[in-house]
Amino acid sequence: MADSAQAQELVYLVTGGCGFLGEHVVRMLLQQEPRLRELRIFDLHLGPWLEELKTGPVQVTAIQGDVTQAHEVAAAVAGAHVVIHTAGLVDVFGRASPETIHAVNVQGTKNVIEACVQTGTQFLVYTSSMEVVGPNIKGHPFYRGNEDTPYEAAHRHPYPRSKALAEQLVLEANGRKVRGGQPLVTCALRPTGIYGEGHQIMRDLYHQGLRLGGRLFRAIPASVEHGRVYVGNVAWMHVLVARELQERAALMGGQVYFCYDKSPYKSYEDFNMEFLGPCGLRLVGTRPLLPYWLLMILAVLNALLQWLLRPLLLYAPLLNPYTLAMANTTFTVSTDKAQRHFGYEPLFSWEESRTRTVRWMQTMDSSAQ
Ligand SMILES: NC(=O)C1=CN([C@@H]2O[C@H](COP(=O)(O)OP(=O)(O)OC[C@H]3O[C@@H](n4cnc5c(N)ncnc54)[C@H](O)[C@@H]3O)[C@@H](O)[C@H]2O)C=CC1
Ligand SMILES: C[C@@H](CO)CCC[C@@H](C)[C@H]1CC[C@H]2[C@@H]3[C@H](O)CC4=CC(=O)CC[C@]4(C)[C@H]3CC[C@]12C
Repeated sequence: MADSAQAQELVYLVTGGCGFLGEHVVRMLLQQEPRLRELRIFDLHLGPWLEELKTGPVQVTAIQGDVTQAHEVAAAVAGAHVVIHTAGLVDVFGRASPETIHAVNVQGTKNVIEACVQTGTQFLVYTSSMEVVGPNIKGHPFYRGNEDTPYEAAHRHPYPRSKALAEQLVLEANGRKVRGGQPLVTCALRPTGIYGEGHQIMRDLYHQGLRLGGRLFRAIPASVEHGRVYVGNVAWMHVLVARELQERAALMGGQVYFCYDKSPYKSYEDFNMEFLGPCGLRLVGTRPLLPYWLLMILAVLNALLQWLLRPLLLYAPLLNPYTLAMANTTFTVSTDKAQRHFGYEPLFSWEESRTRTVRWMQTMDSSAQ
């Protein structure tokens, strides 16, 4: 909890503070930001776990609201020193319409920027995504790339398109004068695929494995590498950026940083087995059991079924042409920009990240029985 020796003067707002990443950011701020006076948590759906935070030394204010509603955002932002904008619609499965994804991710971000300008909030940290860069649907590998690596980013899918537009808005807003005359200082963090306690896809894969008799079947070649990042380290980087942005505005303002740690590069499926394995699941096959062309046909059939069934029910399986292309394209990041600019080092080692994630999965396992 906050060190009472330092003056508690700052007000932070975390949008999307009840999501997978947002909850970790909220908890990390309470542990690692001794200057916090008030922590505002803004989300469409507030979690019951917020109640336990309200008994600590920092004033925790839960605000149920919608980022697409400019007046709700402005009311939440007014008086905050720093905004960490993690709220977003993460959907690559066709659950939401492209219009809704745009409204939440792009218009929502516009509303956050305008609220900072109107109310005089000077520091804005935006959770972007590696998807702003790629993988692209042409399957070009991004191998150990950094923030300056050239890559053909062609966004056809609504989610990466929306994240790219929102990131651009945030970066362009750097330097705008906010109420009171100070310049707005913004910065965007691009996590790769996040894992850790609370990861919904990991939960779904675990249950899918149980239904299949403790097995999952390899669909992606082991040679296709993904860089993944532990949620605790993503949260830590947000907290550090928010702090250092106030000290190093000239260097960090308007910059993007990949969110990385020392998690090993592996295929999406092999990486997941680091956690699903200790929970008793097994990945069958050293090579994909089905050829790629057959998987693509299944993915296209899933997309077709989704479209046909839409008037009756929501059919949104994991496999569709976009997720197949994602899973099947190498995308690994290797950079030290965050280390150079603001001294970032992962707070959790790979071993610790794995242990924490496995422990969470095992708790889920025993509570399901
Ligand atoms: N999960 C991942 O692997 C990655 C996520 N990101 C980004 O990180 C951020 C957080 O993602 P997750 O925690 O994974 O997603 P999540 O879905 O768990 O959390 C998003 C939160 O935003 C809230 N939200 C959604 N629409 C809202 C609205 N209209 N108004 C207010 N709140 C709203 C949701 O209720 C939820 O609590 C997103 O911006 C996402 O694009 C970036 C890279 C990777
Ligand atoms: C074909 C299946 C066989 O097992 C595997 C399907 C896996 C996919 C569901 C995932 C593969 C890559 C993931 C995405 C990637 O990690 C980058 C992301 C960044 C974000 O900002 C949001 C989440 C995601 C799009 C992530 C979503 C799930 C995958 C597509």
